[in-house]
Amino acid sequence: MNIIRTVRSVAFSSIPNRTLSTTRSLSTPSAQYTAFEVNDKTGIATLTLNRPPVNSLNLELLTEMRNCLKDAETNKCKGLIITSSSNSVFTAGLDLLEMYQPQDERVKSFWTALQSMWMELYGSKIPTAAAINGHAPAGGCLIATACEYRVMLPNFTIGLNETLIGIVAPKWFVSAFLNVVPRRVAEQAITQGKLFTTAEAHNVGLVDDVVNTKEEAIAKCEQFIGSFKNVNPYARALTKQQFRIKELQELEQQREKDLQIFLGLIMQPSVQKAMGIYLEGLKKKSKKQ
Ligand SMILES: CC/C=C\CCC/C=C/C(=O)SCCNC(=O)CCNC(=O)[C@H](O)C(C)(C)COP(=O)(O)OP(=O)(O)OC[C@H]1O[C@@H](n2cnc3c(N)ncnc32)[C@H](O)[C@@H]1OP(=O)(O)O
Repeated sequence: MNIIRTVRSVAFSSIPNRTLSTTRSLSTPSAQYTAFEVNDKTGIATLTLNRPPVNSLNLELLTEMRNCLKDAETNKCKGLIITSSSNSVFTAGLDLLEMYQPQDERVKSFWTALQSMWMELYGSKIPTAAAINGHAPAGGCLIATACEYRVMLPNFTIGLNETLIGIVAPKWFVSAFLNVVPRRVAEQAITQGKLFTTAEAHNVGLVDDVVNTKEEAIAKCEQFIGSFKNVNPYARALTKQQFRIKELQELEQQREKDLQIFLGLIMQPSVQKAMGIYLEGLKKKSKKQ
């Protein structure tokens, strides 16, 4: 049996996370919405998103994800797996409440944290894999496509559905999608706001594998990460960088402009109205269930 060394773990038990911490320095802020574990036997880290009910990505969750990524790299983990504690949602994407009637400073920090998290995940030196054990719309798809490998459980959905909410998927969301899906398929899907079923996603290459259980998904991710066992990590990281540097540089150089475009778009009254209607629909549906 594998021994799990918990570097930082929260919310799954009543044990305060600090007492479980073995390597994290005390100055590091404690986690509320993530669990981070490193398997001592394999050296592979698992980051579990745990912000019920749907792991919507708010500023705090994004910040915790960044801390976990940093932990995985500084602890020289063999790779990182991202998954969810929910049985039905990987992540519902960006927390719409961060963008609906937002406060000025908060929404800026939110978007800046998203940019940073994405750049750090997309450009991570270590192998990254997503065990997609639930729905992964919009920002959920962004996280999945930032990873190098994706495995998904059946009968869920994934894709960039922003246009259906009346918003636009930023260029960097699209670039990462284009890495895995043919251009023609991507253009049609993203303009339509299409959410692919697991089977459809597999068919177009948006996910690499489909398995029936979360355990199998984690095992597949471990297998993917293990496939680099005989590869020099430095050579691997530089080679990965060659594939990803363009998108990373583009966003790095345009961060402020990207922020202003985001703010300009979401602050439009028509966009706020559409978001309000969409949120209302989600809440009505949730009450009916
Ligand atoms: C230039 C650039 C400008 C802008 C770029 C912005 C890019 C945006 C990216 C995004 O990620 S936007 C978010 C997109 N996400 C979605 O459209 C998903 C919406 N959610 C769902 O479809 C479903 O919730 C689900 C993920 C399929 C899960 O369904 P389930 O039945 O399990 O849950 P339920 O729908 O009942 O929801 C429970 C609860 O959670 C609230 N909720 C859901 N999603 C979000 C969200 N993304 N943000 C905030 N809140 C969300 C939902 O309203 C319910 O709340 P309630 O319990 O209070 O009623």
